[in-house]
Amino acid sequence: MTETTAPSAPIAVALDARDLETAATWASAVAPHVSTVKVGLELYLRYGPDVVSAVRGASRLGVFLDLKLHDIPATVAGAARSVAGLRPSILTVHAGGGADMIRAAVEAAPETRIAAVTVLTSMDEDDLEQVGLLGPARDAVRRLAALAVGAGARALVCSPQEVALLRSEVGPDVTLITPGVRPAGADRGDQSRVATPEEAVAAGADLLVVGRPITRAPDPGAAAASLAAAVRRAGVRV
Ligand SMILES: O=C(O)c1cc(=O)[nH]c(=O)n1[C@@H]1O[C@H](COP(=O)(O)O)[C@@H](O)[C@H]1O
Repeated sequence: MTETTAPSAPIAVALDARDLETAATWASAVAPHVSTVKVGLELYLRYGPDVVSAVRGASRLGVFLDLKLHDIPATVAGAARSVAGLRPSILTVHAGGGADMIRAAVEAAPETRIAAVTVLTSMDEDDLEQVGLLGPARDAVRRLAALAVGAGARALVCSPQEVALLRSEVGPDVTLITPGVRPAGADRGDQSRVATPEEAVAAGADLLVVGRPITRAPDPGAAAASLAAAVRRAGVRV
């Protein structure tokens, strides 16, 4: 079986593009190889809900809507309700908004998988200390994960370095999503808590979020194919 005909791998490609045309080109190039495309704040704030149908049309894939909602419960409930009709496969909220806020999102969009972002993968221990969180990142991740699952979240976002720990704590039914994925030797950029795709898979991640290693590659389609093959070789169920 060649890479181009192999089944898609559980990778969400972060379409962090300046314009819709670029995002649609990337979406269509990666579509044969991955399961999901991710729309984040850059595209959504520029184009609004139309961007979701545009990248869905270009890729025919599920759209992960990464808006990282973080506000009082009533406001987050309203925001989740506002985007539920776009039928995203996943919608992110910040776990740090607290249990009532997470529950409000879950209840407002019952058909949407709400993913709670624990501690951003760009943050290291010094960053955490600056915002008043003392100790290793994994302690904060663990605490926020327990809070989010208790509030009804069925998915969590964490770094690959915390996946194994969370899996042992939340069991097999919660979807564990990991950004901070960097193939060996790739530029980390602004990411701190990183691991390779193979390590993320071995740790038990369900969905790997990968942006620049694919989208900034000379050939995003070929980069997605190669990453998908690495993920499959590492043993993920496809
Ligand atoms: O929620 C996310 O997707 C997310 C959470 C997190 O802790 N870290 C993180 O990098 N992300 C997103 O994952 C993507 C990572 O992109 P790259 O660093 O280019 O691979 C970006 O779109 C981020 O917004």
